[in-house]
Amino acid sequence: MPRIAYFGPQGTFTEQAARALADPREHELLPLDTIPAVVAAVRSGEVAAGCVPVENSVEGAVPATMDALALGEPVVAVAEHVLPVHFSVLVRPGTEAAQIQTVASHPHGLAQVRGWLEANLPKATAIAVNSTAGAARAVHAGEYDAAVSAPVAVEHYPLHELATGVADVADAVTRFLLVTRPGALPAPTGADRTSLVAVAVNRTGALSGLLHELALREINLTRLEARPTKDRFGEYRFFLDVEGHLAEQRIADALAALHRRCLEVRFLGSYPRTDGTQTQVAAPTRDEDFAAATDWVAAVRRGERA
Ligand SMILES: O=C(O)C(=O)C[C@]1(C(=O)O)C=C[C@@H](O)C=C1
Repeated sequence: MPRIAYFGPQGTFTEQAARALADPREHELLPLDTIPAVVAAVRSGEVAAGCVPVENSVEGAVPATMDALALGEPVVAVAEHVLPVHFSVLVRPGTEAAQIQTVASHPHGLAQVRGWLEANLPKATAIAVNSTAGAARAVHAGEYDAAVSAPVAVEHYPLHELATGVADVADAVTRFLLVTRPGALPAPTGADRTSLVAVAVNRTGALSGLLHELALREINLTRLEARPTKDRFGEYRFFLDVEGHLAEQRIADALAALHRRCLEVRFLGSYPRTDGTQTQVAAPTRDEDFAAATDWVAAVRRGERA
């Protein structure tokens, strides 16, 4: 049975996303403790796919995922899942709110309940740990007093819910990716997203030129993030998500232009959007517009048209 690794341990939000993306009759799920470990297991072929968080609507990008996707042997996203995120505060049975001195969670988890912690547990020290479920596991082991965890964590660790439905922003969501080794792309659906990472040449206007290639082809950006290249201070990798699929000519044409223009371009996948938003493509960037233009140039070159 093909295995899907996910950022665990059991009881993370990522496990819920992996369950939504996997077919229970076809896939076995494998929890791994870090995001790099999930991506490494995909690269080595130990698992068929891996599920990792990529961005949260409140706290933004998940840097460990961006670095794991941008560096090392290529992996590509074949699906995404967007999950509403609210938390439960878990304690060992018998713990009273007044006794809580330490509260552990993933840094993104802590950032999403900062206001709640200030209002309800003002004396507690927030401790960043590997994952929200790792926090629950550590509370069970007696390392910390409380964990800010996914609601499902209580099914895996014998803890008590001190509070449920905790979230400073009520409709917060996290987006997850299912990544595999490069292979056949998922079929275009008309509601797709393409992810890529590019290192622009370090000169005036280079980023604007890169974005211009997209604008010229009427490609809508859904996300733009920068991470240091880690080689030289002041040099960045740009992570771009755009509406559309590499199978569409305007996306292929734009990627070819970026490949000519940039020091480095890496394709991170074309995959259906969870929200099903259809990409609006109008003349002059529809596939038929590109095909007609290519035919015309070919005919001019043959001396048949002018
Ligand atoms: O620790 C978890 O439960 C995760 O799945 C990670 C993660 C994240 O990286 O953003 C996922 C969703 C929440 O926003 C908090 C933490």
